Amino acid sequence: MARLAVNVDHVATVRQARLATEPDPVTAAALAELAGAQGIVVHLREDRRHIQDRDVEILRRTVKTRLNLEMAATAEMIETALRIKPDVVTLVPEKRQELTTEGGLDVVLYEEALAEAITRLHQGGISVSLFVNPDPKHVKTAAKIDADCVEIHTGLFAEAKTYAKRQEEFERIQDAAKLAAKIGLVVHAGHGVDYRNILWLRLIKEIEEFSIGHAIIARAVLVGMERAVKEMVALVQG
Ligand SMILES: CC(=O)[C@@H](O)[C@H](O)COP(=O)(O)O
Ligand SMILES: NCC(=O)COP(=O)(O)O
Repeated sequence: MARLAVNVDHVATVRQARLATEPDPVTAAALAELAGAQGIVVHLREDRRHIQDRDVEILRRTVKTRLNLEMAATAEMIETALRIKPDVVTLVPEKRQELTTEGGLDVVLYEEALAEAITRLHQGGISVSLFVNPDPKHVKTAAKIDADCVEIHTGLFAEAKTYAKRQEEFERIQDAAKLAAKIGLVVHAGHGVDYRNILWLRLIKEIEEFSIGHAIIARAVLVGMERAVKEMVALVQG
């Protein structure tokens, strides 16, 4: 049965809107775990627009499940990860101007730099996942450079405006997940996953973990964290 990892970035987005101390993503993470989340995800962006270094440091001490730190593969971020030691680092592409992550890593173009980042993180005892588009070339290269896991980017599927496009993107994700599992990678999936489209994605048995943030936090604002997480756990687990 797949696991649900809850991304609490957007609790920090509300806090940073006023540069205040509340709401606290650490409290949100604890509530998510109490409601059944099996992992907590945060994206420490270079511009620190939501999650701050202090949040990750405290989460490292309080998260009882698994802490997955999403970050760019820069020297600064690698030093931060080696100091904080999350259970998993997910390397993601990052652009200052973007509203959210716009695609997967170009694992083929940046093969050498990513291989070096993976080696350094492994030396620090940290497992490494690469956030990739559902593209066989990128999945195979991830395995070649010794990534432990790929997180398949589900954004195009989530944004599909027609049934045909959604079906096409679903099949790309399914094929990529099967290939990744076959060549020994752990398979995660995420981006834009919500309470409706999870009904499709949960059919892909190779996906071991769903990383879901915006949809859960948006619902939690209205119905509370416990209910929002419990409902998603029930959907993920079918
Ligand atoms: C990697 C990914 O798909 C998302 O987790 C994204 O990186 C989250 O970052 P934001 O919360 O800033 O959109
Ligand atoms: N890696 C995906 C993630 O953490 C959450 O993405 P989203 O659900 O906020 O789009």
